[in-house]
Amino acid sequence: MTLPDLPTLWTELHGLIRHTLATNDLAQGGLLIAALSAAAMYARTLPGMLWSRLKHHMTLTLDVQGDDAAFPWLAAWLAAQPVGRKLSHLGVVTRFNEQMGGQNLTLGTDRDGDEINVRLVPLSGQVLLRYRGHWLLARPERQRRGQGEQHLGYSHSLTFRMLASSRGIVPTLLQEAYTFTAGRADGKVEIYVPQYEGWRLVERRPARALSSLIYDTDLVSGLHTDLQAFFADHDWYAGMGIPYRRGYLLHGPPGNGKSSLVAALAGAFGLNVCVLNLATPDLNDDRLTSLLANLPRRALLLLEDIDAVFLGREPRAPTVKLSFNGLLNALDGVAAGEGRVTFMTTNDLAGLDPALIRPGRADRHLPVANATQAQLAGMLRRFWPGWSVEDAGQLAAQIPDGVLSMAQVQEFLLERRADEPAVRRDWQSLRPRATGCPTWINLRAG
Ligand SMILES: Nc1ncnc2c1ncn2[C@@H]1O[C@H](COP(=O)(O)OP(=O)(O)OP(=O)(O)O)[C@@H](O)[C@H]1O
Repeated sequence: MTLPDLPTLWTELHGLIRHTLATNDLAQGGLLIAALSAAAMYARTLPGMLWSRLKHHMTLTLDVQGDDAAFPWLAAWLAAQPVGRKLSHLGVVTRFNEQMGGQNLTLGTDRDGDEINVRLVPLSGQVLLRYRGHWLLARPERQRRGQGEQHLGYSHSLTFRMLASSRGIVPTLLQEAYTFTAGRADGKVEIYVPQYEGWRLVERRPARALSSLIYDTDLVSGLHTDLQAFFADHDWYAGMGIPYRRGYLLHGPPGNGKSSLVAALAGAFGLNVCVLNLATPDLNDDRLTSLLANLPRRALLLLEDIDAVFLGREPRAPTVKLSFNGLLNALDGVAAGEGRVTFMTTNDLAGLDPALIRPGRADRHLPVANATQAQLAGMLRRFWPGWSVEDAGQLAAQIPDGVLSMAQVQEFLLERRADEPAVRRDWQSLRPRATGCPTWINLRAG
């Protein structure tokens, strides 16, 4: 038997279908229902399709995650808009920074007469506002992090959807939000801490005057001059092919102003500070590399207590995920950023591996020791500016050099700030803390 060719087969099939449809009512009905269902389905999806086409061509969406530097600018800008106050899902925060925006409430004053403030900040919801002739739908959102029982706090995001076909509106909005917060940031130092692979703003504090830190060496002026030269030397570094980075190691007993000095220097140069403690949980080689690659612009990096994680090259605890080589690579890596200034602090210089603090990583090693008598006198006169140099000097001379931390003296004076006679009366009772100063014990024993 020979098989029919394709055109013949199609003609026969076509004829059969036509015949069936013409003579069979059931087939006619079935076809009609199928056609109608297809049309209904299409009609149902039509509005959705049209809407998504319209959205695609007529709207712009701007998404900002909470850990991005632009988030606080936009959040503060939104909170300051009249409609921003209409967001009805609010959070109460008592620890806030100015950039958070939101409505401030003063509840009263505490024992010291300082105001107790809380702030209401929008957490979620959506508002429609008019911005430069465009409609803008703003939606703050808060998502719970962690699964099931595991609760790792919340992450925040902000979405702006706008009816605009041109992208020109986005840079304008960003610029406005930035200027809005930067204008208010004048004279403040922003403190960032790690969050995932990036940095989270935790505080904006007034810049501390360098002159409020009391040393009897040229530590402050020396550092200021060195940094000034570094910031002016970009082309020189480039010409020499030397990585444009500067590192400082501040070492000495706790409480003598290492961290305060870094914050004050940041303020003096209009910079911010990113504080990283190497003992941060879950810090591994990859995360450290990302953190250094993602440093916010114009920020000093402060690596606090670098002795806390490694003794020499060995991890101090089995839980440490960072490797010593990973740390060195992150500090040196190309991703670690040009123009970076790093301050490392430690209370235990002897416990550090020389590789970590060699020039290139820590170009200058600066001791920040316990208080000398000159510093003690300086501190006394800062609290009691009316005291003569001789008066303060006499009191200071009762305590040997290098036995008290400046933090301890500050605490002592703070407790007696309304009771000047108590300072003279109790001065002799000032003793170093048990763990603090072996020197004192030696001196007394001698
Ligand atoms: N040289 C100083 N002049 C004025 N105040 C000081 C000085 N040193 C420390 N203080 C005060 O002591 C407090 C603690 O200082 P800071 O935290 O900067 O010390 P630190 O050396 O970084 O301590 P740690 O090693 O524990 O981190 C601050 O409130 C600061 O005002």
